Amino acid sequence: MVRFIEENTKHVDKETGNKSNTDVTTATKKVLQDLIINNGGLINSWVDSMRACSPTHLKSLMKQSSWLKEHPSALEMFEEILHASEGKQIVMFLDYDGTLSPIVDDPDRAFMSKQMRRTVRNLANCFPTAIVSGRCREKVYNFVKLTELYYAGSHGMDIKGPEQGSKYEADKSLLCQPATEFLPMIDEVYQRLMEKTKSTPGANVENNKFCVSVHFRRVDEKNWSDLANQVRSVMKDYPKLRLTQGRKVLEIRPIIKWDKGNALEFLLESLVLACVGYANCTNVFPLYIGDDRTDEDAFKILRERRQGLGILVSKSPKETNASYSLQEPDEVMDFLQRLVKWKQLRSGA
Ligand SMILES: O=P(O)(O)OC[C@H]1O[C@H](O[C@H]2O[C@H](CO)[C@@H](O)[C@H](O)[C@H]2O)[C@H](O)[C@@H](O)[C@@H]1O
Repeated sequence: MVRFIEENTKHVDKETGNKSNTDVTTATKKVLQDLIINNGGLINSWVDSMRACSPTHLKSLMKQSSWLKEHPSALEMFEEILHASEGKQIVMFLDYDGTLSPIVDDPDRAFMSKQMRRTVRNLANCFPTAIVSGRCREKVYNFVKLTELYYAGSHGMDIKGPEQGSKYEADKSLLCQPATEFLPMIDEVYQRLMEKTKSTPGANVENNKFCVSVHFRRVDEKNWSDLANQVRSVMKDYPKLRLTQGRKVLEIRPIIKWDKGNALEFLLESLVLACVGYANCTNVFPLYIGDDRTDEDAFKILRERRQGLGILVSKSPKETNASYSLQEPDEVMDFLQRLVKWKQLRSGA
């Protein structure tokens, strides 16, 4: 176990490229020793999971090339993807962080480029387009700033249709908030987590309205088990909340069965029901692009429904239910631009 972690942990943040001075090997051993001494089964598994990031890194287990055979580049397989969508209405689902904007240290500075915004605007002019994010809806809207999109914030627990300017408007009043009863609890947990984690340098607690994110990207690895303990000590008082993980972030959310997969299904049904010209659900071809563990819920739904397909944004092999891959947001932009061009050529625009 220690060797596996040593082999897979570098002094450079693999996602942002930022260097850290942490002696990761020593820190890793210390965390493991602490956990063995404390016999902290639960915390142990949390920290293991924090280290593995998201989705599970298989770098040393599977070669890049064989992974790429199973999840080929969506750019290289562009024609094949179009062929699969033939005769169907493409509907686009886009995650935000790590998909439309590069991963950065400070969550408040995860801006998308002007070029990406222009691309997404053009995309939404060609296909119904939704942003599905772990962030609260207002926050992700403030980054994207496009009124013509559907937005599903808080991991899909806060869904709203386009404000204006969409050719594909389902229903102006479209709103789905399946976790409203948890709002006071989430606020309380947010306050408690802020207080509890302030002794951990670099920890950052983000209120995402229907869920809370505890970021550990800027926390020295030797303090990860402390942070996990702090989160655990708050969460134990809230059996109606559960923990999931994203990229260097612990996500605290209601225990209800509602995730990005449910949001995807809800939006598909709404689009069909709202008579935007699709005869039935099978005429719709959803394309979902995301980079994170939480996006796996949506990829899984697409596989189960045998409808549309998922594209994982990742530079390294990861366990995934997506069919195709793209390496980074720049490749996502290329892919979206090709879709727009193809659509414009077809409709003679
Ligand atoms: O579903 P998403 O749109 O991908 O949101 C998931 C989380 O994204 C944000 O955190 C991630 O991006 C940050 C900025 O690049 C990065 O610093 C952090 O380490 C990543 O986990 C967001 O801040 C979270 O609230 C979202 O839950």
